[in-house]
Amino acid sequence: MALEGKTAVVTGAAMGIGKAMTEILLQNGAKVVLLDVNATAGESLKEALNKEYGQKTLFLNCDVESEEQLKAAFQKAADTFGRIDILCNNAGILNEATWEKTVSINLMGVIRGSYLALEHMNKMSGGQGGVIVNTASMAGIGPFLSCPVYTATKSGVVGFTRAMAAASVASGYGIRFNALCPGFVQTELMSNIVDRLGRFSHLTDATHKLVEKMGVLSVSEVAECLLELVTDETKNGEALVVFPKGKKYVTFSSLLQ
Ligand SMILES: NC(=O)C1=CN([C@@H]2O[C@H](COP(=O)(O)OP(=O)(O)OC[C@H]3O[C@@H](n4cnc5c(N)ncnc54)[C@H](O)[C@@H]3O)[C@@H](O)[C@H]2O)C=CC1
Ligand SMILES: CC/C=C\C[C@H](O)C(=O)/C=C/C=C/C=C\C=C\[C@@H](O)C/C=C\CCC(=O)O
Repeated sequence: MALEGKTAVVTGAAMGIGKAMTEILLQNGAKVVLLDVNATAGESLKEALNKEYGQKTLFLNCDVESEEQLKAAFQKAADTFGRIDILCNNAGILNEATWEKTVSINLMGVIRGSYLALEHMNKMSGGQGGVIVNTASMAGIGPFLSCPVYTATKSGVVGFTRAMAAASVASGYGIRFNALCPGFVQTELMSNIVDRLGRFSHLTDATHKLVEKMGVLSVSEVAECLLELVTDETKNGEALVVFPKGKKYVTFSSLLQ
């Protein structure tokens, strides 16, 4: 998929991985609608990006926990730029103490966003098709001992994404679905780990040891992998694991073979 003339929606776009995703999509010619609950960061990023790339971004204050706000944001995106071709369901938190909120944002937010995007992108209802990339995590592939609920949400994102990819092919939606599974990335989400582990805070040292063992990625390394999943039209139903020593597409064994 060439990105010139295409419109992307990125959730959690104001900071961290979402900000890097926004920048690489703009660098490659797309228009980008930034959705985030952090209005201050989102507005200032939009201003900076519009100065650098021309009027090719829109920021909307939007909480992915709210069906109403997401629905309005997608409609505003389509009204402003005429189409939605790419969705990056990236917004997420890590907090085992507020685990219901973690589920609501990380998993339910991805489902909400995917289903709302279908209304705009689905070829069976007048859309042009496109691609949806859901930000999971390495924790979606292997168990993260100090974050069982976070692990559950990210495992759910991987499973949902793979099932939607199959449903899309069978239904003729014309939309590819892929999961992006980074290892540890240097962002705000990794700060104050002990405060994020809730009942598992006694596993803070074990978590730090895991970070040391696996190393830490930069946001731009993750954004490069997003670009691959968006532009390579052969990619559908994939889970791409990214860590400092490299990246790999996960192979899932089929129970039917
Ligand atoms: N930092 C890491 O080590 C890794 C992060 N991830 C995932 O990457 C995604 C982005 O995380 P980071 O950039 O690291 O975190 P971050 O905390 O730096 O950025 C997250 C962004 O999402 C926004 N956000 C939070 N809740 C929201 C909501 N309800 N609605 C809309 N926006 C909301 C925040 O305001 C922030 O701008 C998350 O899904 C996270 O689980 C995956 C693997 C590794
Ligand atoms: C403090 C938490 C910060 C960030 C959370 C973030 O989402 C993250 O990167 C979490 C990673 C957790 C990894 C946990 C365990 C790893 C499990 C292993 O099974 C490795 C899994 C896949 C590696 C691919 C492979 O080579 O098999």
